[in-house]
Amino acid sequence: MSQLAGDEPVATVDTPRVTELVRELLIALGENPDREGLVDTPARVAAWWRDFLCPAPLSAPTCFTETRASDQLVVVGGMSVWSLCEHHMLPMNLEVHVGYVANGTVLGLSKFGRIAQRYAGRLQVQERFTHQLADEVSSAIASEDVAVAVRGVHLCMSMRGVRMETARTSTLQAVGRFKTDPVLSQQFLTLIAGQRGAA
Ligand SMILES: Nc1nc2c(ncn2[C@@H]2O[C@H](COP(=O)(O)OP(=O)(O)OP(=O)(O)O)[C@@H](O)[C@H]2O)c(=O)[nH]1
Ligand SMILES: [Zn+2]
Repeated sequence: MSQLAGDEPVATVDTPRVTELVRELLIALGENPDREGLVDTPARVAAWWRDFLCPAPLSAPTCFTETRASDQLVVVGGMSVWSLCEHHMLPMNLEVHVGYVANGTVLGLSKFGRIAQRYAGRLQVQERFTHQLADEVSSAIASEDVAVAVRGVHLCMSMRGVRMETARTSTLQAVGRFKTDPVLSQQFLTLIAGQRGAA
């Protein structure tokens, strides 16, 4: 088990057992797991679960001293990660935007994506993902001034159930100055809107 700052451990996967269970699942679904096209399916599915739930460990987030980045709003947006809804075990695609106020220290840009991938690689709900990402970024930059906005497409809501294909769920976790300073909060939302427009 590996451990993230302030978070529960990431699961380990019993791949041989998952392979067996997927084979059982195929039988329960009325399929023949020994037919040509399905012979390797249980092992493939188990390998996918292992890769999805056990992402590479997160190295210490690289920060740089940048004294001229003082009181500067930095927004890394348009990041897309796949997660799995914990109620139906169906995919959700999360478009992620992270903002923070740099004050002499900046975080390596790719690290926002790596942190997002880490928290997406588990059974999730969008609200918890949004909160966890804000917490982790805040701890990486040692500052409370963080905002995370997420727009999710949930297959459990579009391909099944209520079947609303165009529904999108937006969540926003604003902490520190993003919560108390309406100008900063508005700047964040404006920059995000611009990034969405560019995509
Ligand atoms: N708040 C929240 N709800 C989610 C998320 N992902 C899925 N859900 C919801 O989880 C709920 C589960 O509801 P249930 O009534 O137990 O399950 P269900 O009968 O399959 O519900 P329907 O989806 O309405 O068919 C559904 O309303 C889903 O839309 C998420 O990330 N956040
Ligand atoms: Zn769901």
